[in-house]
Amino acid sequence: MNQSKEQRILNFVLQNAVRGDPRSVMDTIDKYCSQKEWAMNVGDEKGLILDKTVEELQPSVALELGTYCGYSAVRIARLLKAGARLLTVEFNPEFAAIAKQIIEFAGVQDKVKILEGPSEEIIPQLKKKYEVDTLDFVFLDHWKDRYTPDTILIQECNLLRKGSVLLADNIIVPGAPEFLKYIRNNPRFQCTNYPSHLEYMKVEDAMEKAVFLG
Ligand SMILES: Nc1ncnc2c1ncn2[C@@H]1O[C@H](/C=C/CNC(=O)c2cc([N+](=O)[O-])cc(O)c2O)[C@@H](O)[C@H]1O
Ligand SMILES: [Mg+2]
Repeated sequence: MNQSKEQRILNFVLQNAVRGDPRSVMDTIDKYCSQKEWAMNVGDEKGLILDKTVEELQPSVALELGTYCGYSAVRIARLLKAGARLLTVEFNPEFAAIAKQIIEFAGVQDKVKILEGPSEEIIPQLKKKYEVDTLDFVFLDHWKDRYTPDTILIQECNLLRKGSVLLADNIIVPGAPEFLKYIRNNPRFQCTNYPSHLEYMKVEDAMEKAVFLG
């Protein structure tokens, strides 16, 4: 049975990155996906916007929707202070297994918990099953038509507090028009747009930051 692209990305990391070094894992994935096979990692340009948001916020509890291969989980976790944690949600078992190995290779596994399953099922379990009080940071990077329902669900589950930050990838490509309309017209969020480029391509993309006002 021939390998999947995600398996090839994992193998390239295992053979070329430095174990325990998150930066080398990120650079190795970016190298593979810009030179060999494109893949939907947030990448190094939009990754900088993600870095700055996380560094500024210093979240204690972060949630990521759409782990994929774990690139952004490594990116976020490497910046978390001692005791802080990232919960990352992925419903594709093959991707979750690959992400687990990439996260472990990078040496950030103590800060990351992969929650396998659909976000719509996991989000309502965060308080009781995963001992979350409120979320300081949410990175949305899963199917784009899930951004709005999951943002509404997160609010319904009382998971946000004054100052919680949402950061959404792919505002232009593939685009999340319905989410943009929802979040920008919602008086409980203060939105900021960050123009950038699609990972590994000379194509315009953007990220949207939304601060919950309580
Ligand atoms: N409800 C849910 N619960 C749990 N896991 C879920 C989920 N919905 C999707 N996922 C997972 O999240 C990832 C999907 C990402 C979609 N991104 C994309 O489609 C995407 C596409 C392009 N692009 O085409 O240029 C560029 C990008 O940066 C992108 O993020 C996959 O790993 C998928 O299994
Ligand atoms: Mg994305």
